[in-house]
Amino acid sequence: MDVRVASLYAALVGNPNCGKTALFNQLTGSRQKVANYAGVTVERKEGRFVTPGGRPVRLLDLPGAYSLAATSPDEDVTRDVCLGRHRTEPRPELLINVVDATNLRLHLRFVLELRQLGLPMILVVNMMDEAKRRGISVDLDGLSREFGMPVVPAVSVRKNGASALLDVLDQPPPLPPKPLGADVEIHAEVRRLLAAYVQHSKRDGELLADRLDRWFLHPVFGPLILLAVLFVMFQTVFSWAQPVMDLLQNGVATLGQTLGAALPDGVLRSLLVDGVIAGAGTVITYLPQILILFLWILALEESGYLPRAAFLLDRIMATAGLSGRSFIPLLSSFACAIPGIMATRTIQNPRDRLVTILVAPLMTCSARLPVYTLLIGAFVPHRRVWGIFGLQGLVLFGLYAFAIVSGLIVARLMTHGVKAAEHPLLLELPPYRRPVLRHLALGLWQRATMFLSRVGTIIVTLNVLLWALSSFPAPPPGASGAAIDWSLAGRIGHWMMPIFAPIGFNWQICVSLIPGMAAREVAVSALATVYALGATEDNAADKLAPLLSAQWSLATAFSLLAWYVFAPQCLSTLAVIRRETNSWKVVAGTAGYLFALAYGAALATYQITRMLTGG
Ligand SMILES: Nc1nc2c(ncn2[C@@H]2O[C@H](COP(=O)(O)OP(=O)(O)OP(=O)(O)O)[C@@H](O)[C@H]2O)c(=O)[nH]1
Ligand SMILES: [Mg+2]
Repeated sequence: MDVRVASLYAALVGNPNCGKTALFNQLTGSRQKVANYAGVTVERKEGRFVTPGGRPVRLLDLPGAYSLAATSPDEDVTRDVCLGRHRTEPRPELLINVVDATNLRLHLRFVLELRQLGLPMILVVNMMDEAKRRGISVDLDGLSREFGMPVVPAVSVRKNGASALLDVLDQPPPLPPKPLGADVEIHAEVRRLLAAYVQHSKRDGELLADRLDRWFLHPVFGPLILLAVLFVMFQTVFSWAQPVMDLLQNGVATLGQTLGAALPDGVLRSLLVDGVIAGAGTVITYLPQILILFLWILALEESGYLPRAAFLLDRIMATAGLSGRSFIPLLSSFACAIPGIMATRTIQNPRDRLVTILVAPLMTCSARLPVYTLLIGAFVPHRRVWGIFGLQGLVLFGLYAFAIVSGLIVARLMTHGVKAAEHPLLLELPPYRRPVLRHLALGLWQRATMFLSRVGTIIVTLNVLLWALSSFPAPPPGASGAAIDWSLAGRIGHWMMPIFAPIGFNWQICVSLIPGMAAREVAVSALATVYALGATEDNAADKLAPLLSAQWSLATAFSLLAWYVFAPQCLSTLAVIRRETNSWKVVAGTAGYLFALAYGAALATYQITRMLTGG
């Protein structure tokens, strides 16, 4: 007999970072739909699953909220859904309230608030692994009796870590919890609950965190440690990556030579060798550096150090007229401005949000890394400074620092005269955790596949296009000089020269700027293609770096670096700005000010370097 059970509509609610999404992923696996809530750019995640007992469940992953007194668009959504006031969302039949067992002092406040709603509730005490490690024990049965609702333990990141919740879902739906007496004060109630149901048996974990925080958050040592960490990070980007990069470079060169030798001279050979392999192959060699940078970022995030960095930088952000809330979006922009700009949705103050969006493209996204490292590799000697630091890593560090300082200055100018309205960041410092190797590996794997699929699609396409532009029209019979001089790209490059000559760019650079608009790293492969086609000898692309160092002046290289610190080169970023702000004016303003900054910085760099080097 086919017994159909009515499907249950449940929502996950809880403070930010308590593990809702981890639990959501654990329960629903890949059966998820991600979209935006109508009218606002808050992500809506819904998924389905069937309990072991056969009950189908529709599950909504609500944005994290500290309370029902919403202060951001995310929290608005959570409040409206919980209260049954949302325009498009029906009221859930069941609230699955997730709390972090290691942070009940904060999270219980929200539980008490939700308990007053009169909706059936299940309390999931998550992160029990962490609690156990830190000697925190929670009397779940006691809490369950106290609240009059099921209370279950969970470890959302572990396989079967939600089995207790699934068991409860298989039972008849719970009744709404007992409401709190009207005269009860929430803080006093939380203190009472903690005293009655939560025990700390050993305080080692917290002592360790306290001891670490004393150093990491110290007003003097804290920033110094942060600086040192960033410093080492950029040093390793060069030193660790080199062996693998050499291998990849040799591989690409061998592939080019083999193909070049196997194919007859002609258009096909040129397309494959000069267009695809010289272009995409050159970009691929930067994969190790990008992965090392991400390994650091992932490890720092997982370990719990990054929020401390945000805390340290809150004051610096304030000098720029922004609050600590802008830190995470700006930090994400170091990976790519697109997620960074999307992360500004958590900033409630419209002015702060706009300014954060405007300066996000100044943060050094990873697509700039290939350009930086190509030029640094070609022009900055591989030398030690003071015996321990590599000069190349130092320059890279300097470029990042330059971008950050510029971003702060720009933000300061934009917020000038406007009084800050955003209240200071209430940062919840997570415990320190040892990074899990599996998570790091997964994160790196995602980065690597993203990068490679970019290389395989957009970068190859653009390079083939550029190759075509640079190869046709072919020179007339009997013409002298390189063929590329006759081509459309060559002509466009020469045509752009009057604008870019004052900042030291040659026509090859001008040509590479065009496909670089679609994706910054294409500038590198574009240079490889342009030089490969323009070269008289074969395999010019294998040695792009030495070729550049022979042909460009130091002033030109530095000028291009300065240009890339600011240039509004990636169209996708502009598209996201348009989507998030709904305004072409903001897009035009962003592109305009970035272009002006880039040009100004490149001009100053070029002229000053020329004066100093006498070139
Ligand atoms: N050790 C441990 N870590 C967990 C557990 N559940 C989640 N985490 C980690 O906690 C962090 C936050 O988890 P998320 O699922 O993103 O939290 P969230 O509640 O969805 O956060 P917001 O969407 O920002 O509100 C992630 O790094 C998870 O891997 C758990 O049970 N144990
Ligand atoms: Mg989440």
